[in-house]
Amino acid sequence: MSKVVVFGANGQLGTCIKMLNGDNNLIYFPHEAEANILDVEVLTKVFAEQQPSYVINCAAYTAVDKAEDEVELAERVNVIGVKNLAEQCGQHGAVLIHVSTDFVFKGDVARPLTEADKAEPISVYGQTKLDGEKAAAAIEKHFVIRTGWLYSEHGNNFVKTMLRLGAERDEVRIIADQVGTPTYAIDLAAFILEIINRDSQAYGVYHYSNEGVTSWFDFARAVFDISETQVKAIPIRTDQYPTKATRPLYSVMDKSKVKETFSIEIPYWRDSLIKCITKLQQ
Ligand SMILES: NC(=O)C1=CN([C@@H]2O[C@H](COP(=O)(O)OP(=O)(O)OC[C@H]3O[C@@H](n4cnc5c(N)ncnc54)[C@H](OP(=O)(O)O)[C@@H]3O)[C@@H](O)[C@H]2O)C=CC1
Ligand SMILES: Cc1cn([C@H]2C[C@H](O)[C@@H](COP(=O)(O)OP(=O)(O)O[C@H]3O[C@@H](C)C(=O)[C@@H](O)[C@H]3O)O2)c(=O)[nH]c1=O
Repeated sequence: MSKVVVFGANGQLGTCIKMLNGDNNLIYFPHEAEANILDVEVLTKVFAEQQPSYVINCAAYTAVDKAEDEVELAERVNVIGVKNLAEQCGQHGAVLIHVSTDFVFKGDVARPLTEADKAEPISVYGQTKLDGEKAAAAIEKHFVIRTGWLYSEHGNNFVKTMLRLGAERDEVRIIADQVGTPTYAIDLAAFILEIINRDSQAYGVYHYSNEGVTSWFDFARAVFDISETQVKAIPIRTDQYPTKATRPLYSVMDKSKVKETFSIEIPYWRDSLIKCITKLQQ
């Protein structure tokens, strides 16, 4: 396997890559002092020392609501940070695998969205992620992988929040009119490593989530059912759960391109959710 450097290695997706990697020393996870994608001097040193063939960028500003107030910080991490990595990759001939989001879409079209559909973000987070995609695409050797509703046994995510709230409360109110597809971060991590294993040169933008369609409410119900959590789940409308950022009502992604290009099968979201909850309960 080629030499790989992973940025954002301590976040949810980065940790999943670490877990799958085991003790393969071809993947380098920069330690704290080397990890800031805004520090060009440090990046220059890491690239010079590691000479990576691939860089996976899992680093991001992901606090969707907070981003509405911390616009500058979100822009720096999600745009300037990606630009810094793309420039280094360009200079070293490395491939940049960058992760983006279904939140680049407006969410007003109720059919699965393809890579050719217009991205029109409705939140600061979504806009910064779209601008970050453009920064990654400034170099030829790039993969931009849009994913959505990431969860796993690592880091913070909706599944872990629901397990916590389900244990603490008698009832949980969850939005039922926002529709998308959850993605088990372990499945995404495995796909990213597969791109590298194959040394694919089919650069470009790809949609990758798990298979199927659900709402946050149905997702939460599945979490409660699978984990046998005794809590009342109450479906509510978006306007009954005010948040600082506006989220897309429909952000299901069409995955034909990724499935055809890489001849892969993608797990159904509920099957992966069972795997995750089983691990969490071990
Ligand atoms: N989580 C989700 O539901 C979804 C995520 N995505 C995308 O997937 C990718 C991975 O997300 P996920 O793992 O869940 O996110 P996390 O928030 O778990 O991880 C992001 C990591 O980036 C780090 N980071 C922040 N700023 C910098 C910086 N300047 N330099 C280096 N590292 C930095 C964070 O560190 P610290 O915590 O110390 O700030 C954190 O460890 C992101 O690109 C995200 O936009 C897409 C769709 C859904
Ligand atoms: C905690 C909670 C959330 N919700 C709603 C709010 C929101 O619409 C939805 C999900 O809330 P969260 O804050 O957990 O997730 P959120 O941060 O909105 O998730 C998004 O994160 C970014 C990083 C992405 O890229 C997206 O793909 C998506 O995964 O569930 C409820 O209805 N009830 C609740 O008790």
